[in-house]
Amino acid sequence: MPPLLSGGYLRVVLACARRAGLSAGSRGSHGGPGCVRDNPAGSGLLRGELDRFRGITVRLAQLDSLDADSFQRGLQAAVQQWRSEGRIAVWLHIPILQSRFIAPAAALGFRFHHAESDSSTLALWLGEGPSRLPGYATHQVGVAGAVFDENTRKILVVQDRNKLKNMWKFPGGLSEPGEDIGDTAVREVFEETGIESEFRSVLSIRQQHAHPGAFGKSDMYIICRLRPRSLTIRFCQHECLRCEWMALTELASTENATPVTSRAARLLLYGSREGFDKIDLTAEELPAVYTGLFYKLYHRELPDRYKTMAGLD
Ligand SMILES: NC(=O)C1=CN([C@@H]2O[C@H](COP(=O)(O)OP(=O)(O)OC[C@H]3O[C@@H](n4cnc5c(N)ncnc54)[C@H](O)[C@@H]3O)[C@@H](O)[C@H]2O)C=CC1
Ligand SMILES: [Mg+2]
Repeated sequence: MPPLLSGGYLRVVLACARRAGLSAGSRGSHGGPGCVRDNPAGSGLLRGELDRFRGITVRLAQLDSLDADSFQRGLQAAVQQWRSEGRIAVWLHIPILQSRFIAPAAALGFRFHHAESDSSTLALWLGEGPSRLPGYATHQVGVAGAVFDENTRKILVVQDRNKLKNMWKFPGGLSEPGEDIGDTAVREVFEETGIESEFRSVLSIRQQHAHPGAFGKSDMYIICRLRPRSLTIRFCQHECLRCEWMALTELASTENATPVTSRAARLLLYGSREGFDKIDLTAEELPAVYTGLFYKLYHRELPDRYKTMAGLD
């Protein structure tokens, strides 16, 4: 029997679990000194962190000498322990180089929850009834920039090189993780057309499910109104076939534009004639209450007296 499979090892796992780490406390309380002294190789194996929903998170350490069978037996014992302690779920983070532990975990009922470039996360629901664990990413976010020059009343449009049918659309692309919508629009417009611009507002949001370009996930496509800061086009030959400044009235009436582009062009025409405040969702940064972070809130302009509620009932 491999050393880590010994009764001693299992006792260590369970003792560690009882002592703090796996059964209850915060990360700092995991595994007393006894765990490390008794079994250096296995001591970090199933260290758990309890979350506010009574789930356990385990991040597998480097386990070069541990084979898959031993791991499965250790995990089974730990799961039994967590179940008896009333834990509702186990989240198992497996570094890509430890992927040999995925199959043994799956044999115990774990399923993929998500994967990033160098790790996968498996989950096992231990609670009553069907799993209430939230899914992972459900949408991709694409952002386009409708760059409208109020002096010439022209708008910046491109035709995509990689499409079978070439229709006019706004330059744009996928948002990077952590990137604000307006910043994506400005960046993508610059990368695809060479035009510099500034964010003014969000004009429309399209939600489409089972999107082929989103690996079958849902797609949010957000069109922003931008103001140009330069006018000389130097378009990206890889992505665009054509790029030009087109009269807004022409884009609003041509049949050679995608439906969402036509609709946004008509919105812009309406806004440019009757006031952009009629169509703009503007952005404001506000503090998040619980996390101490900041977020952007997009909505129609709210008159100051309603923002402060001064003198209003
Ligand atoms: N209705 C409309 O007018 C249109 C809306 N969209 C929306 O725009 C967003 C995406 O914008 P894009 O300009 O497509 O993205 P993007 O500008 O971020 O990237 C497009 C480029 O990524 C590369 N690429 C994408 N998929 C690839 C793959 N599977 N293999 C290899 N290379 C690949 C290609 O070089 C491609 O030219 C989505 O939200 C989409 O729904 C895109 C086209 C038209
Ligand atoms: Mg693009």
